[in-house]
Amino acid sequence: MNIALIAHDKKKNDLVQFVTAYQNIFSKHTLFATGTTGHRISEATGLPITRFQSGPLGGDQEIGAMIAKNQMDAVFFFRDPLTAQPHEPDVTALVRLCDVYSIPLATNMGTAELLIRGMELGMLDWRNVIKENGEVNEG
Ligand SMILES: O=C(CO)COP(=O)(O)O
Repeated sequence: MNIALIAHDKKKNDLVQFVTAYQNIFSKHTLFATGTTGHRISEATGLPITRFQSGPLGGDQEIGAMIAKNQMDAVFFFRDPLTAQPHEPDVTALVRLCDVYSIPLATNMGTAELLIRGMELGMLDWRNVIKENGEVNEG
């Protein structure tokens, strides 16, 4: 499965700790991340991660493009609800695309726990069926 990892600055430590804790599961998947988040996680875990631009420079939109092309299976996006982001429209667009394509999106640690454990139990295997059938959302 293709997994996106994104965290706003004040949530980066949380995401690094989360991925470190579940490293054995994340290592079975193909990881993508926005620039700084990806750097922090690969530094801490050694996991291979394809890094896009930093979020404010377009990284959220690059991940959104993968979602629109049916190439992303799950998104872990630890958002900071207490700090205004200069690229708020990009953040909103990414969350919206997850909803358009029914891509599981964890925006906090509580949901992230459920999502990663569910993935390990095979609860996201329906994504393989959708990808094999080449299904696209007709809007
Ligand atoms: O801003 C972000 C997501 O909106 C994250 O970007 P960075 O990982 O480059 O800090």
